[in-house]
Amino acid sequence: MLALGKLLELTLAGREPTEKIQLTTAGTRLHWLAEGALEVMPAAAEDCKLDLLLSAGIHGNETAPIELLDRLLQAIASGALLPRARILFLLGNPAAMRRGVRYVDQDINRLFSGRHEQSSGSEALRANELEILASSFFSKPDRQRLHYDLHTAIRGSKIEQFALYPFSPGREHSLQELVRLQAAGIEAVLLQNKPGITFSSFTYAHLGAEAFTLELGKARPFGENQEVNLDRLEACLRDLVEGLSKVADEPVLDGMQLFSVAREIIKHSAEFKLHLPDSVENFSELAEGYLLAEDVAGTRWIVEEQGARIIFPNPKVKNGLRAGILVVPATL
Ligand SMILES: O=C(O)CCC(=O)N[C@@H](CCC(=O)O)C(=O)O
Ligand SMILES: [Zn+2]
Repeated sequence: MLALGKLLELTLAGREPTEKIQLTTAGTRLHWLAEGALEVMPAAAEDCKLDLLLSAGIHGNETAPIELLDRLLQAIASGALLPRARILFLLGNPAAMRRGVRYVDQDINRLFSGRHEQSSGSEALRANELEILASSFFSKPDRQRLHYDLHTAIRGSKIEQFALYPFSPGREHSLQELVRLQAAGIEAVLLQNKPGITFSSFTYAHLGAEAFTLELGKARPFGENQEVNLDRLEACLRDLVEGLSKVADEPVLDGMQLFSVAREIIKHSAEFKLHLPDSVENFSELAEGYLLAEDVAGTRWIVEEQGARIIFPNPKVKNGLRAGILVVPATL
C-alpha cells in the first residue's frame, strides 16, 4: 500500500509524510495537502466528474466514521478500490482526535461560515484551514459536488442513523440526494430552515455542494465501534468512489422519516437548566406543555409543538450555543 494511505496513522502520530504525492499503479494520484487532508485524483480516463468531500473527526472522539474513512483510503492506496471520483478526505480536528476528546478549546463545528474570524485559538485556525481546503476542492466548474460530514452522537438515539440537511435561502432540498441517503441506511433527515455555522452548512451554502451531516450511532473510542453498523453507508461510499452510484430519474422516497427544526434551545447563562435525564435518547418525544429548560431572568422553554422530539440535548455547551434542538415531523 502507498504510504499516503496511512493518513490516519500519520495524523494521529502528528507526523508529515516525506513524499507528499504518490501514484498507484492504476494512475490514481494521492496528494497530502495539510495535516489530516488528502486529495485523491482519479486517472483522467476514469474521471466520472464527481467531487466528493468526505470528512470525519470534526469532533475528535467520534471514531467510527474516522475508521470508515481510513478503510476507504487504505483500499484506494492499495489498489483494491479504483476511484472514478475526485475525493478530498479530511480529518477535521487532529489535536482533539489525538486526545480522544470532542474538542480541545472550542467546538470546531460552531466556527464555520466565517465564525472563526470572530474567534481565536487553534480550532478557529483549523476551521479557517478546512474552509480554504474545501473551497479550493470545490472550485472546479461543471462537476457534481457532494459532501458527507460523518459524526457519531454523544447519546443513544431512537433513530440510530440520521442526517441533518443544511439550508440556504431559495435552494430546494434534493429528493435524489435523500433517496441516495436512504439506500445508505439513513432512516431520518432533519431539514434545516436557517443557515448554520457547521461544516456541512458551509459547503452547502457557500460552495454549492449537496452537503449533509450524518449521525451514525453513538461515539466510542477507537477499536470499540462493533455496535456501529456502517455496512450500508460503506457500500454507498464505495459506489460513489467508483462512480457507480445511481439514483433513479424519478426517485421515490419510501419510509424515510423527515423532520424540521421547530426551535433551537440556546443556552444563555450558567443558570441554564435542562429538565431531561442524562440518559434521554435523541428523538425522544416530548409532550405539549412540558417544561424543557429554564435560564436566567425567568426564561422558560415550554414545549408547544405537537409531535415534538428532542435531539442533541446538552446543557454543558458554552453560553450562546445550542443546547438542544426541538424537531417536528415534516414533509418535503
Ligand atoms: O450528540 C450530540 O449532542 C452532538 C452530536 C453532534 O456533534 N452533532 C453535530 C450536528 C451538526 C449539524 O447540526 O449539522 C454537531 O452538533 O455539531
Ligand atoms: Zn459530531
